Amino acid sequence: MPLGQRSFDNSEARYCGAEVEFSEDIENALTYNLESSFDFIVAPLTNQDFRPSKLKVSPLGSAVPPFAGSDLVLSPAQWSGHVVGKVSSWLDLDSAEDLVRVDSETTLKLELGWAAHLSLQACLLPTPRPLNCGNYARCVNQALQGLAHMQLWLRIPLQSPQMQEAEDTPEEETVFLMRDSITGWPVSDSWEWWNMFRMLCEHHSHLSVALDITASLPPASSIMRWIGEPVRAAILHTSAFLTNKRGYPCLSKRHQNLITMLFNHSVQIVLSGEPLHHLDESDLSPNTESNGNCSEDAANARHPLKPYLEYIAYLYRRMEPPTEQERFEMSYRDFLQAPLQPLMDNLEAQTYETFEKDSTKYSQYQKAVHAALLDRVSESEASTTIIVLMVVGAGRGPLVRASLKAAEEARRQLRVYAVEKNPNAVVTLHSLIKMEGWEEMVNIVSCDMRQWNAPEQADILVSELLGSFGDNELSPECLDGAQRFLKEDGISIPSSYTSFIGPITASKLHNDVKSYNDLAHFETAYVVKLHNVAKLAAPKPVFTFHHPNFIPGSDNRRYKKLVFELPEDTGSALVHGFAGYFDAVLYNDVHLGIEPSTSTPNMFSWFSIFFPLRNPIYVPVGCKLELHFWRCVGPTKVWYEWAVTAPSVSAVHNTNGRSYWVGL
Ligand SMILES: C[S@@+](CC[C@H](N)C(=O)[O-])C[C@H]1O[C@@H](n2cnc3c(N)ncnc32)[C@H](O)[C@@H]1O
Repeated sequence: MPLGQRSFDNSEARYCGAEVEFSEDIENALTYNLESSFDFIVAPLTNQDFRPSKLKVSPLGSAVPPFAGSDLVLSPAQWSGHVVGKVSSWLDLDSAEDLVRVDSETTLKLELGWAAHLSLQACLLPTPRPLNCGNYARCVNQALQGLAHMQLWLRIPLQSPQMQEAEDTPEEETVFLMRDSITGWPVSDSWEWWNMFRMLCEHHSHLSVALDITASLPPASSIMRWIGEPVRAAILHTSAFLTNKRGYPCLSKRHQNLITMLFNHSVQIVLSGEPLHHLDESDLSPNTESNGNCSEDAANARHPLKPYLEYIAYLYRRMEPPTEQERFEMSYRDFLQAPLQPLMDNLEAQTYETFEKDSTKYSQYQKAVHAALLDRVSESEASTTIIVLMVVGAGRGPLVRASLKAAEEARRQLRVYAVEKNPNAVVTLHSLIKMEGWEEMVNIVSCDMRQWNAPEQADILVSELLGSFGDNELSPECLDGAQRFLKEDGISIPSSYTSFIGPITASKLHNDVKSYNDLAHFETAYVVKLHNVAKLAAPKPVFTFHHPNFIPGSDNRRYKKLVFELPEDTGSALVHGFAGYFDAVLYNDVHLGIEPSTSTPNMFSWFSIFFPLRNPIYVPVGCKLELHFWRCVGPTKVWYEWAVTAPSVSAVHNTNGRSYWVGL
């Protein structure tokens, strides 16, 4: 039974599980937990005393004795829908003792084979030894090669035991940086354990993380790293809970925020541990609305973890519903899209329609045109002056409408030219002009702005040729071609735009790009609604273009070297690529953009852009990341190249625009 009904949440986060001990009677254990409103159990599949070496016969021979119960005790739907297998926690595949290691290897194979036989959706793997997991990862990697559907959740403490111990001591920072004697990596940072393991398993898409959460939490920015990792479950221990005034379990503000953040990123909660709050069974929970059915409540109260479950359900239900914009964006989250090529291709009606729904964008343009008109024509000249305004790249006309509205509001007169190279959009533009009765004011020009011979010079040039990275839809090249017909003191709206870029952890995006199995997809930029992504450092400005630009000899090629520093308390991180954004100055203080720190609220025309790295770059704690970015221009195309030179060196991506380019 889901934790609650929240409109538009169809994610896994709705389901809460319980970690249970091994039981010979799994059927009863499951029924008991399901009746107590848990959705699934995380259960060991074999008796924890089982050791292959204690068997009288060869464990790999034909006469393997039963090491688990029959698969018939549950239906296939029960196994796959309600049981996560828990691989024996005694396993130690990196033990120095051969007997333990070999027993562990054999048991791992048996248990994963059994779990696959049962068609379980996932198996929980025991925590690896800190930075000593070579053999364990090798064996898991072997298993991963043969898995069809089952996910493996590697159990990792959010806060390592070393860090927990250090919490109350003044030398905490020293512990944080305690280095492994061989790798030199911070051994007390449990993210490093995960990172080593997944690198050994080549980022396999069926390997994910289950985070153990106890009372002590690491710094916020260290937690944020996990958003970009494939975290499927969070195992919340009863020891993480505080006690409220009435004796019920509750969580600290930091824990509450963490759980809410996990819910928002589709992470399932699994409750674990002994109950530490001993409540009177007849008590009704303060966090749930009673339905008046006392006998049902009394029955539910019997599960020792029920008060904890109710608290989690309460946190889930009290979350804010998604905004309209969030609902619109939900289906695009972490989904790779090819950027538009509005210059080379003709956009479709559906694309224009999506643009046109974004009223925020047009109201920003309207404000900008309004301000420009007031600056250009004084009150005393308003009745005698006609301003020539050209919308270049008019599409189906929304910027024409915004400009006319601005003129009406400012009580200034306009003669408008709507220039559009897409003949299909021009058809609609004609019918709009006719329908609105704008024939006297608006001239339609079906032409590429770079080739048009304008009958007169413009006072104001209005355009929206911006991509997620600002210049990536070739606004600079188009406007350079159009400024021939702008008066020397004319105004361009936008007057400038700047691209921004920042490093991200994005394991899902990395795996999605990897699944194409070729180089070209690793050298291509994608438009993405970033969600399960950790933004590791504040984005930095990359390239700026100003319009009009009458400086002779200037060109649109660019090069920028950027150095990023991750906040010290983040710890180390893995960079899968870079998230790009833009900010545009439309006119004076009217801007529009998606750079996170200044983004225009309620605007959905642009998602971020993602530049992947062929091989993710490990950035050790305290190290800087150096990125090079080039904008290259050829006779028929524009493209970007990018490379990392610190802390390690990547190849230059997209040399000569061999994989990704924008046609001129
Ligand atoms: C991003 S759309 C914006 C359309 C419209 N202004 C809006 O806001 O809905 C850019 C438009 O510019 C047009 N365009 C791009 N390059 C052009 C060029 N060189 N000359 C004329 N139109 C161009 C495209 O066909 C497209 O309709």
